[in-house]
Amino acid sequence: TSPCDRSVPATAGLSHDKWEIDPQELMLMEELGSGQFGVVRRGKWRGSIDVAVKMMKEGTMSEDDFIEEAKVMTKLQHTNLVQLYGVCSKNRPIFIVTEYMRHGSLLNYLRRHEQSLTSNQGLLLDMCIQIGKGMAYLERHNYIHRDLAARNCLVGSENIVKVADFGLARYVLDDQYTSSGGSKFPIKWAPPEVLNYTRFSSKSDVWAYGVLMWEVFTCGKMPYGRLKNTEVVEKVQKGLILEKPKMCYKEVYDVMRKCWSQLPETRPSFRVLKEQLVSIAQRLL
Ligand SMILES: CNC(=O)Nc1cc(-c2cccc(-n3cnc4cc(C(C)(C)C)ccc4c3=O)c2C)cn(C)c1=O
Repeated sequence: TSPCDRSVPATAGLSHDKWEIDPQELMLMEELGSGQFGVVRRGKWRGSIDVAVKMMKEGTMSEDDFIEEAKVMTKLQHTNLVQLYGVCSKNRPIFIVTEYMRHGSLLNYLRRHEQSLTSNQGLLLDMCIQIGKGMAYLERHNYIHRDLAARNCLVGSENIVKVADFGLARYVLDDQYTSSGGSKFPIKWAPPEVLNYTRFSSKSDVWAYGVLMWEVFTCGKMPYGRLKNTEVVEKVQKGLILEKPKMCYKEVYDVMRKCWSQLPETRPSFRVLKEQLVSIAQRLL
């Protein structure tokens, strides 16, 4: 092109989309399980970096919207957030490449280690604090998770816990998951304003965080036990809240209860929650 040719900007093609990963730099290994979007496999990126690769099953996700959002998500970086490294979006199925967490989901970890964890309230409180830090970071960036729960947190080495799949709920195409009447909607982690108007906010994440704290201090029990979703909706709207877990300090339960205020504006922010839990940990441990 001649220098005065204005049709093609001089930088065209030079801007490597840093969120785009070359699939040839990935080596896929064992299957880790399958989630809302299909199979997830362990892998190596550029020969040495441990990654998890979500291989998006066709029709499970609104892919173009997600690929646009991926540019924002790769910028969200915090020790307590599972890092999105990038996407392989040039062919189908698209791959979502994230950091790898060697101990898998927090829910399974709590259930598998119940014996050793029941006597270790300090560790349980520390897990809640770590998640609180990750969520306070998302709150600062006006980023809503929409499906915070122990099943959506992951455990790494040295008892590191991180929040995973934040914001992905917006791209799920399965309306059994997205509509509050659907069989896969996370009713037991949803506050009244989400049950009634699907009004998500950082304060609805705070409600879910309270339920997540209850999951941690019960080592992975199912909230509201065997109650059906319809019964939970009725009781939550009447103000019923989860009972104090047996091995949970009263001060910690008081923090959970604040997360379950009926009105979103009376719930504490993650910034305040994190400070309250850290000061309890310093006093009690
Ligand atoms: C032994 N180590 C490991 O197994 N490590 C890991 C397992 C998984 C893994 C494996 C299978 C399925 C899922 N999974 C589960 N729930 C999901 C829920 C959603 C929403 C939208 C419903 C929230 C989206 C995606 C998923 C999803 O991919 C995950 C996170 C991901 N990562 C990063 C690991 O380090």
